[in-house]
Amino acid sequence: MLAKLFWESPSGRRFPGIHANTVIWTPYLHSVSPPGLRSACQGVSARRVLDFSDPFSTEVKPRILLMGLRRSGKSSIQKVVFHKMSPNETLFLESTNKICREDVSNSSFVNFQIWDFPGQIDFFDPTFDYEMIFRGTGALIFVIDSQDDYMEALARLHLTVTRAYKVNTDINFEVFIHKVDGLSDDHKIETQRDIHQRANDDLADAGLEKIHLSFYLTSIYDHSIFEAFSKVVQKLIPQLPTLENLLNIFISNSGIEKAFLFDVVSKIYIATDSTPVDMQTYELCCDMIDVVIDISCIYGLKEDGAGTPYDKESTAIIKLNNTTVLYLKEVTKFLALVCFVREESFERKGLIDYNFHCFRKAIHEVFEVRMKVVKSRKVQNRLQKKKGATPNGTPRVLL
Ligand SMILES: Nc1nc2c(ncn2[C@@H]2O[C@H](COP(=O)(O)OP(=O)(O)OP(=O)(O)O)[C@@H](O)[C@H]2O)c(=O)[nH]1
Repeated sequence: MLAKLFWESPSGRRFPGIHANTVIWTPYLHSVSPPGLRSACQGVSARRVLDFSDPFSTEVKPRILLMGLRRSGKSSIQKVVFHKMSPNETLFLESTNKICREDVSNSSFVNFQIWDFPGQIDFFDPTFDYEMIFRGTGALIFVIDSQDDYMEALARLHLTVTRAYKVNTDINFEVFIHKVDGLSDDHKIETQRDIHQRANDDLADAGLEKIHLSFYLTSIYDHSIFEAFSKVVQKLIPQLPTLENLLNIFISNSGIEKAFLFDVVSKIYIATDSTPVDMQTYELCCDMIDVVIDISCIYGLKEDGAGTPYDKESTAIIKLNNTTVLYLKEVTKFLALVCFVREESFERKGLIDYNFHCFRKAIHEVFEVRMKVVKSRKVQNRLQKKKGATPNGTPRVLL
């Protein structure tokens, strides 16, 4: 069926050239039912209705650590990105007093563990086995509150990074200069420059210039936190070059301007083509996913609430008034492709759909390779366990 709707950005933001009355066509919505609408609206966030099970949940998951001083915003980041908590609700979060471990796999394609550390953690406490923690870590995110005096945070960053590096040289060190919503544009740049300079000077003084720190300006009040998390996760995906290559081939043969491969639940993009990413484009894609899932939850589920809001037939076309078309299509049960196409190129939709079909097939082949790797790794681990050895090495996110 063809549902015609007036669109308003869920985040309430306005984009140049795009108005709130943009028309969306979502041709493959399932049955429209008022009872479905009622059940989806009864206090349950539509997105939480999503239920994806992960066939690979038993495999070793790479660890992403969230560290930083108290009240820097660690738990808020985790709640906003992975639990769809609204940023304002984070005001009521209580301070974390023990390490909180969470598997991000049963509700999302992106498959890893997040460890949220209490701000007051003491590396010198003998009961804190930091070697065990850092050994299996893929990425360490250090959160710095940019609205506060960050000298103490920088000292803690230095201590954390040097300790972690001694144990595991493969860790990716990611610094989130957080809460930048409270800073002016000039102040943001100046703060980033200052933190970058001081953190690297401290490492150089300790003779550790080889440690690479990546810096991101983040806030839970806009999409910057999702974008930063996307980049952190992408570094842990070994198949990233293959995915980028496939996206490049797909867009260049289909007249598409830009394409993202999104994890639908977390709205982390796991790959994009090699053209530069512009924040507004990314925000529009996130909003499109929200719109599609929300509408599908309200109108797409059966009367008894059965069914899933995102499946093989999920697809949406949003025509903007700046001659651009947003096109979303299901790739796997966790992933969606979101493309930006010029209106004149979209006239050749048949060609785009055919190329998409080939692209989707290639992505599924990448998954098959993954499944084989997971299976052989399981056999290897079982053999190693029988011999009494433990598997080692830094695990990576597997596709
Ligand atoms: N302005 C602004 N406030 C934020 C942001 N992120 C988090 N906060 C606020 O910062 C405060 C502390 O956030 P938490 O997530 O509890 O901080 P934490 O680092 O987990 O704190 P501990 O558990 O004590 O280590 C809360 O009031 C949040 O609402 C942000 O991006 N911008």
